[in-house]
Amino acid sequence: MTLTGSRGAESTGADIIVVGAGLAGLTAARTLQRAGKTVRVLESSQHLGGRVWSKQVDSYTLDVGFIGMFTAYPAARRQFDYDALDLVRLKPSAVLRQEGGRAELVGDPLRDPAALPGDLSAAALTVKDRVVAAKLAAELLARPAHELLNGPDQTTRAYLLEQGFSERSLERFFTPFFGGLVLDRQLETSAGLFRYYFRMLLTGDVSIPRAGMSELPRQLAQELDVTLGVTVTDIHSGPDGVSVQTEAGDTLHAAQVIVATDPNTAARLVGEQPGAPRPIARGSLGSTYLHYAAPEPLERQRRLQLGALPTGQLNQVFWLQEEFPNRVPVGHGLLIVSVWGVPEVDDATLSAQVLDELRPWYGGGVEQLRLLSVDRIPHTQFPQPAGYAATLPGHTTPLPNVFLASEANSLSGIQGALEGGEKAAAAILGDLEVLSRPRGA
Ligand SMILES: Cc1cc2nc3c(=O)[nH]c(=O)nc-3n(C[C@H](O)[C@H](O)[C@H](O)COP(=O)(O)OP(=O)(O)OC[C@H]3O[C@@H](n4cnc5c(N)ncnc54)[C@H](O)[C@@H]3O)c2cc1C
Repeated sequence: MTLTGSRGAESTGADIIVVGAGLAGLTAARTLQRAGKTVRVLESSQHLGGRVWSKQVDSYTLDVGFIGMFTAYPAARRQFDYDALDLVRLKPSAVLRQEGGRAELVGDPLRDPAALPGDLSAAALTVKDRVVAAKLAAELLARPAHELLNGPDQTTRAYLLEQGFSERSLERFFTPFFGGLVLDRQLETSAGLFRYYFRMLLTGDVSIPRAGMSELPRQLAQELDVTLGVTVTDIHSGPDGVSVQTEAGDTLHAAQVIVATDPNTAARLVGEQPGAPRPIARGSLGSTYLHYAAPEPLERQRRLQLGALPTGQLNQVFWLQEEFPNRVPVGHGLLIVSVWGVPEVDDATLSAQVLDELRPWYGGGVEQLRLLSVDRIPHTQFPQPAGYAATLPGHTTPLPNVFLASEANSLSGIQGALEGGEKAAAAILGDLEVLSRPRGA
């Protein structure tokens, strides 16, 4: 990989310029380069990976926000060498934190038998809920994942009630479990997406590369020409190709350009007009992540913990410890806490609120937690309400020879970004087989 951080020249010598070095842009660039094209990637920030990156604070490596990646994502299986990523797999179960910090273990009893006794006593699910869940799991496993994602849609809330789940399970289990994933506490998100993610969890694991999430973009970017610190401000398309203007005042030319920024920036760069029937602009759902160092972990389980209180601020909580020796000093613990939304309070106030919520979980142990970082991420994902899929844009844009590689082409997440990159490259290469692959496959 060539990584440069300087001003670009007048002409790039590249066939294709890719704007944005997130997972979508890197996937598109690698696919095209492997097909023999000369590709140059321009990235505004000083790091690879866009929303998937890790930073160093003291002797800790923090994933800026991330908890993990689903190993069952079909596009991740195609794009990543899992062995080289050295994935640490989380247990296929989770701890729901109810009133007073009470922990209820729920999970897949076949794949995490240790969770079974806890699971059977978890009050978030009634006996009927468990029967309905087992039946639903069997049904979802019988069909290919992408079929579950596509087709007629309704809200997840309506779908779950229709299946026969109790209101209590919606509030105390499905909201923290699925709502937490898609940043939607009302469960208004597409039921297709719920079915898809549920199946991902039934057939794979949530995993984290041992060295941190930035291993994902690093693997994609090997051998690519990526220039960091270049912000593209304008794109013009004409009979001689496409020109790209940068904030530093350079103009770069290429035959084709792929825009692989977040959807809202992409819409602006390609000059999308308000009211477009299949808009690239998708809006934003934000989240906030706090990292704490601890002299020793206050919890020793490789399970995700979910804040189940409807009025609580905590979404997902996870401890990183000895499985991540390069990220956490020996014997110490690194606590990742995600908070719903982007609260408008200063860091100290937010951290005090988080510690107050953690106190019933860990008692006086919270006094040992030292705040390392607060990251507010206004665009974590875009909203995906029932029926959203019918409005998704394709890979062409209002500008000739300018293509879109984005999660906005499919679904908001790693699968969507990788798929967006694969198909934008396929659109340029005329690869009809990849282009006709169903969304989510
Ligand atoms: C905190 C957090 C948690 C998440 N959790 C999960 C999860 O558990 N599972 C999951 O599947 N997904 C998750 N996601 C979503 C997932 O990270 C994204 O869907 C995916 O990474 C999007 O990749 P992308 O390449 O499409 O966009 P981005 O990652 O946004 O990349 C776009 C790139 O374009 C660059 N750029 C923007 N404007 C310009 C410009 N004008 N000029 C040049 N470069 C520009 C940006 O700097 C960025 O590097 C999470 C996201 C966040 C933030």
